[in-house]
Amino acid sequence: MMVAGTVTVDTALRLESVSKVYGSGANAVTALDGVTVGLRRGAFTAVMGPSGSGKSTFLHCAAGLDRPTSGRVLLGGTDLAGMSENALTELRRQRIGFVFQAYNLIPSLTVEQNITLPLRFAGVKPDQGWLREIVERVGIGNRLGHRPAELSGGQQQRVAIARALVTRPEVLLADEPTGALDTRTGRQVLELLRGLVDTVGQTVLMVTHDPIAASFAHSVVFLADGRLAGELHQPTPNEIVRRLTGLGEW
Ligand SMILES: Nc1ncnc2c1ncn2[C@@H]1O[C@H](COP(=O)(O)OP(=O)(O)OP(=O)(O)O)[C@@H](O)[C@H]1O
Repeated sequence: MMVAGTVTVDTALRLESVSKVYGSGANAVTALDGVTVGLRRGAFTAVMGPSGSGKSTFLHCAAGLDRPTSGRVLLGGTDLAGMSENALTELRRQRIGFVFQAYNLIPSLTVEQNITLPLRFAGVKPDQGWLREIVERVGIGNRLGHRPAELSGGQQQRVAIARALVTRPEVLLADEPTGALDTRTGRQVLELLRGLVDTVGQTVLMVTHDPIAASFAHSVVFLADGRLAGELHQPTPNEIVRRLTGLGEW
């Protein structure tokens, strides 16, 4: 029997009572304070909150880049606590995809080489069928031989998304993925992310300051002072702005 609140096959990633304290004594800063959030498999979740509310810390703990002071993080059935640094690096490489505001592509490599780099690190041969599918899906199939500098910002972010997908990660973590893009290009990238969720069932977690970006998600989780401060489902930009206003952000 399934008990409410336990990890089920439908939960891709779960943070349980996660707290993170940086520093100690008089310098201690509580960045996260008992946060419990579960990401449903195949859902698009946004994390928002005022500056300093703990969004980056949340993402870093979720990704195993940072270790909680207390509480635990579960990726699928795997508890990240107690894993060695090497094991965490391996887990990130194989099971999590990352997209950042800065595209972080390697300038000397072609688009195709950039996309397949995570596989090369893992010593795995690219699955040509999957590679073709993702480059077509992100719309850069005709630019595979180009270098990043020959692409627009939006195209570079598409390459970064393809690179993040190449290992078929259980969760795609995006940190302000449209922060460096103009409104129109940013919207196209968000439509792409939402499309990946709706068509291939990719689980996506995105941190953003932008209510319009967050409105592409199925749900928005709000943080304030390191604590969970509410959640909106099928959010509209106006509802998100109203909620953020209540948190003192706008
Ligand atoms: N390495 C660190 N050492 C000390 N304090 C830290 C560290 N990282 C974050 N903090 C503090 O933890 C709190 C939460 O920071 P965090 O970066 O997670 O917030 P955020 O919501 O992502 O902010 P922003 O929107 O401004 O990027 C802040 O008070 C911050 O100063």
